[in-house]
Amino acid sequence: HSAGIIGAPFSKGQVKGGVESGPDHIRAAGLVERLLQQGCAVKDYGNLVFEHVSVDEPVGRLKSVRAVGSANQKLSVAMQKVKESGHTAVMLGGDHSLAIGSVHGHAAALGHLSVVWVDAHADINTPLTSYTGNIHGQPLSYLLRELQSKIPVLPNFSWMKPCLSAGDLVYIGLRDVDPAEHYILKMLGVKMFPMSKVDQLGVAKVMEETCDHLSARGKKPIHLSFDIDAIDPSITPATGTPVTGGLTYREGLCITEHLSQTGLLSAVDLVEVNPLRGQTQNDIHSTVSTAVDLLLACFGRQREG
Ligand SMILES: N[C@](CCCC[B-](O)(O)O)(CCN1CCC(O)CC1)C(=O)O
Ligand SMILES: [Mn+2]
Ligand SMILES: [Mn+2]
Repeated sequence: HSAGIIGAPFSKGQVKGGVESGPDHIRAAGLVERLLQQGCAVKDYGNLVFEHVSVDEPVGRLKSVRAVGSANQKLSVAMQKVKESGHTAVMLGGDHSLAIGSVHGHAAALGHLSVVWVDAHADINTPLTSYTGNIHGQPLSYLLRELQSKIPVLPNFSWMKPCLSAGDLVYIGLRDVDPAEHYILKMLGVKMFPMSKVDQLGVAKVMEETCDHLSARGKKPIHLSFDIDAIDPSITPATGTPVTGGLTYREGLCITEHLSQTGLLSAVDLVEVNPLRGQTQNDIHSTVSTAVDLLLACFGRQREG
């Protein structure tokens, strides 16, 4: 294993301050040292510097479009470099709008890929269906080829092109999906394992069916986009949009251990850790250490030793 770590201290895909300090909290919890201890090579590329965008008037309801566009352009270039250097990429967020640049850069380097999106939310609102205008609820609509007719021309987004097909996307952990998102998911026939399915099948079967679905599409490199709010807020409360009824700590490890064992894991996003949303130090510690443990499992750490 070799990990190439990119910190993306970015928060403009949503409106709650604090998520930009996610990368530094995850590093301070010992991510690099723990990866090295388990025999993983590590290259830490540090944090990207996102210049302030002074004039960024809303476009329709969309907030901070220009900032989100330029941040993701920079991230896409960085991701591509990390992949071309042969590492498994680790993108530390920052909010989930960063998946636009992360997936785009990954696809630019490798051509085709599959995406496993672990999240309480579908993050597939289009600019026109979004209630909030927060772009962290929309990244997949910019990435999916099938939705391009729904995306208007946006400032600072001309650098990107859609790079993912709906059949190469699998969701795990959904439990707060907006009506328009649900319609889109059904229309596109996206493979999904909402929490109801996780309860019904159990996480081992969910992972078996996820991998069967992906293998049937030709074993493409896997991009795991892990939103920490997929885990139950009793474990990971320090996040911007907590939703009760989430994955247990153990289910989170089952997911990441299983994907690691496929040997196809090529990039991991770990996003939406927001220390300011924790009520106590313990809230923050529980959230950040769970994020670290999930990442260690992505790089081969096994609970049996
Ligand atoms: N779907 C939401 C949440 C996005 C969460 C992004 B993340 O990266 O954390 O997955 C809106 C959620 N919805 C808004 C109306 C409320 O009544 C219920 C929640 C949106 O803002 O689009
Ligand atoms: Mn979420
Ligand atoms: Mn998300």
